[in-house]
Amino acid sequence: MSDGGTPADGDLVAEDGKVAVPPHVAAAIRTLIEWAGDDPTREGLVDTPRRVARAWKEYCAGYAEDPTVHLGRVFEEVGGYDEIVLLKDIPFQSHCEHHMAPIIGKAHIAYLPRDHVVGISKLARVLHGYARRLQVQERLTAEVADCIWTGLKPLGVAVVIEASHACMTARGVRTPGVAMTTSRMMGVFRDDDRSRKEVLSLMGLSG
Ligand SMILES: Nc1nc2c(ncn2[C@@H]2O[C@H](COP(=O)(O)OP(=O)(O)OP(=O)(O)O)[C@@H](O)[C@H]2O)c(=O)[nH]1
Ligand SMILES: [Zn+2]
Repeated sequence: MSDGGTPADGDLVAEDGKVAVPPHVAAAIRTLIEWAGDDPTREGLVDTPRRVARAWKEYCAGYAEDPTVHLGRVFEEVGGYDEIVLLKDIPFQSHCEHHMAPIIGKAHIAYLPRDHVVGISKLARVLHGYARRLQVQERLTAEVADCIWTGLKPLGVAVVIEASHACMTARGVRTPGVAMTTSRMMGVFRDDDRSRKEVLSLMGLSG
């Protein structure tokens, strides 16, 4: 995955070895700086359009990947394990598609395996693959859950995301300290109350 400064396949490379920023992209950021009220030609801001462009490549690195590939390698020898697998409190950052402002939060991702499991880091990789795009929290939640559902074909998937939106805290209604919670329950976690309560309790949430 591109980190914004390091070129990935298909990126043009600049003289400094980092991702080349096309002139029209830098010009757009200069226009924004001017519109915000500052002088884009002053010394401290001269390199800012390039930095901002590369930063956005990094924030949006998820567009350059298909998160489903992370679920390609599975393990079947797990001693007959047939209970819930949960990765809890995964920190992530995304950006809202309305204001391109940060969404900062944590996700809990659980599944009930059918006959195989996946390396646990892959659940976080799937999350970041979708988070590093312009998002609404509802779609991010659904995309992560759907990806695990189709990729692993488990008996159940539960994804809960709790996040704070800078477009609500730093601007607009300016209400700090609020968090949005979204969830997507599939399979047994949707159909069976006991399973749903169990997974929510493992997540530290009341069912
Ligand atoms: N449902 C949902 N809303 C979001 C998310 N991120 C930002 N928003 C909201 O998107 C809405 C956009 O509303 P608009 O009225 O079009 O934009 P706005 O005038 O900037 O709205 P304010 O933020 O209220 O100033 C706002 O209410 C945001 O709080 C998200 O992930 N999910
Ligand atoms: Zn927003």
